[in-house]
Amino acid sequence: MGNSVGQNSLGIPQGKGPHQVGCTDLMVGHTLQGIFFRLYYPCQAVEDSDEPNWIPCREYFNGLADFMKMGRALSERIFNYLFGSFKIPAAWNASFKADGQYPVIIFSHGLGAFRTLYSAICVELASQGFIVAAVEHRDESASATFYYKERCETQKSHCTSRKTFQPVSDNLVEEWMYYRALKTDESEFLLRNNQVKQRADECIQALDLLVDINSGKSVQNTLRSDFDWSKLKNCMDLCRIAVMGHSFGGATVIECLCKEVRFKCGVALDTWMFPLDEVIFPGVKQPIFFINSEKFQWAGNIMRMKKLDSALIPRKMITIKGAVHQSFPDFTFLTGNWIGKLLKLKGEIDPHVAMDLCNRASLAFLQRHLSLARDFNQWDHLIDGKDDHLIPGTNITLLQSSI
Ligand SMILES: CCN(CC)CCN(C[C@]12C[C@](c3ccc(C(F)(F)F)cc3)(C1)C2)C(=O)Cn1c(SCc2ccc(F)cc2)nc(=O)c2c1C=CC2
Repeated sequence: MGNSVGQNSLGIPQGKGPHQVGCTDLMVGHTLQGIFFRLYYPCQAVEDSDEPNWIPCREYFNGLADFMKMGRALSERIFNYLFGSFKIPAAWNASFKADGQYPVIIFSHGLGAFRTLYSAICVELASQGFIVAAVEHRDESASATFYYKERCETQKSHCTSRKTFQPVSDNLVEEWMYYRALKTDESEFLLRNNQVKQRADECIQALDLLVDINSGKSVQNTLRSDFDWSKLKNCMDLCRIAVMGHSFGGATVIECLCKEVRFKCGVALDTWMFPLDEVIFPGVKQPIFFINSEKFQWAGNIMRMKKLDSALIPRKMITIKGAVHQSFPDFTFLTGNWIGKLLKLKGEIDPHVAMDLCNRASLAFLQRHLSLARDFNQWDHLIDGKDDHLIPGTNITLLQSSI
């Protein structure tokens, strides 16, 4: 389960909770209208577990290159060299540990990201006894995502292209959707607002699918896998469901809370508020926890978060000192300090310290608003920003800008 040669070994940190973590992929509906997520869950103890690659296949590197406006050929080699061998510290397709009912979290990735890039957060939550579904959005905001088309009769039956995952049936052909940049004459708000609405719908679809699985419905996984989904029957606590996300995924949290009352609370990491239409804010009735980095925020963004402040509904905000926008995705653990700081993948704060604060504060907030019977309340002080590395609320002074 991963090798830590010393403090400074690179790699995504293991979960710190009592449960061993498994992960598996589920795609139901093979088209773009289907749902696709990576599930992180408490699994039965396994010996030498097979850990999945952090980047599932090279098309994701191509998508990252597009997103970063770099050429594909060179950057695929650079990304592969830098990140190609990292694993997710979880047991691939390990048997689910049916041991009571677990609370559920739906996780939404940021612009240009995809379902595996927040594994440090998802693995930690699963190790602490959550079932976490990290959706892969098909709104063209992901660096890359794949789906399938039915092979029409005329197409050759032999398939030459390498396949990422074996589809469940041979008449399905793998297709890729890559990140779509804003067009010059296009309204960014219209694009991002339409995307955040689709993203919320996809999170709700994922929740509906988990509800079906919990009721024992059989699962038609488009991806060939021997994972036994029937073990999850009656193992999800459907009164304890939260939604979580980073940046664009943080905006997706707000949109989800407004649309779906089954989400009892939201944890929004370094939220990008721009895609949201403020008209929905009064419709959001659930508790929200804004966990921000010191470097990503600006007055206009914070002011929009403040519009969600409420005397009646718990709305909390903390800022992690020395953290940057990339302190939340996994990249922050995967390069040395020098490159990390150069590429703004690391801030001044140690990435492990920042991630521990974010995860512990989130767990305390989730315990409080999902009424969990765990010991996460030991970190309640973090919700109020009581730590040397935290600021209660924000470091942005809002008086500067009257606009
Ligand atoms: C010039 C490109 N321009 C695109 C609009 C801005 C690109 N950008 C800053 C980046 C992502 C960065 C990054 C990644 C990965 C390496 C690598 F080298 F490690 F691979 C390096 C450098 C480049 C830091 C962001 O978009 C920031 N951001 C993000 S970053 C989410 C993400 C994406 C890809 C990842 F691999 C990991 C995390 N999610 C959001 O929801 C929002 C924003 C901004 C507003 C809303």
